[in-house]
Amino acid sequence: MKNEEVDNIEELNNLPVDSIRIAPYLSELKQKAAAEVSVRHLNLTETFLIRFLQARDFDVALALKLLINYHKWRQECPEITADLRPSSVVELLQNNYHGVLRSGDDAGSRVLIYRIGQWNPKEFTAYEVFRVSLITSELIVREWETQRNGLKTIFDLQDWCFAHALQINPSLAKKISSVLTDSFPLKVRGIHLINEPIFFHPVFAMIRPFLPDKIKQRIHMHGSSYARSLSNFFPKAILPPEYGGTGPSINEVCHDWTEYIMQSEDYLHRLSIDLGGEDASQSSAYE
Ligand SMILES: Cc1c(C)c2c(c(C)c1O)CC[C@@](C)(CCC[C@H](C)CCC[C@H](C)CCCC(C)C)O2
Repeated sequence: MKNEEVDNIEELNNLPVDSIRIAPYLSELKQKAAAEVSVRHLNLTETFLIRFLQARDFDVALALKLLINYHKWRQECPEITADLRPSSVVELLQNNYHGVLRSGDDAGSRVLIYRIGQWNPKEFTAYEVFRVSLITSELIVREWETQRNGLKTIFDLQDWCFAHALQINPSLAKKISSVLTDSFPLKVRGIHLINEPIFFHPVFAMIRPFLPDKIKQRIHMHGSSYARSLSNFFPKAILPPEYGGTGPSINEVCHDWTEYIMQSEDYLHRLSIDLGGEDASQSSAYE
């Protein structure tokens, strides 16, 4: 089945998860995935498969490609993916490196904030820092609203220094670009860089060539006078005061999200086992 057959993709995207109209797409994807050597051992539940359909607007061929890439990416990056339990990055989280805003933006996208200045590169490698993003992605991809409306990321690059730059080698740059492009079932709707120093430009130049135009167009550099320009993209009511808004403080946001991540430890552990290529018949992390 091709998605052109459906008069309105928007309509399909907005159907409830158990809608009868989604069923034929799901069963086609299930059948095709079961015939793919690289992914057929995975626990291909409907809750799991539907993420890939949503991320590719119900184009089954593209959804299958995304599923295969998702699995391949994981296999290729065990330093990041082998164990998603947050205990290995808890100090980073407690240092308020990362938070997710309580409310989505006007388009219903989830809004994630990362604060590079809270990452001490002597204590944590870029792989561990990457793991934080993967943990959050695996948690929010379960949300129906987020599957539909994607995510937007704010990177605060205040205090970006040479020691950070040294951690981003070409191989990591490639991993960043593939996870943004075609290896994770989330729609990336915006990437906002603030406080980016000159120091950061060579790093961005390493990532940029791998990105498709669609993603490049969604990257915005705000510099140090970001407060006004950020509010052109996000409602002030949801942004923390540190970022020009009137919402809860960044420390509160990070604290709450850290708590949520820590509570999800069991889920994340089971997920690592299920996706690690072992026999999935006994586990059911996606249920
Ligand atoms: C599913 C998903 C993942 C997994 C993800 C991101 C997004 C938007 C996703 O949708 C963005 C962040 C990233 C790529 C992890 C980045 C980890 C590195 C170590 C941070 C260092 C700082 C970067 C040099 C800053 C610029 C990056 C942007 C150009 C993306 O992880």
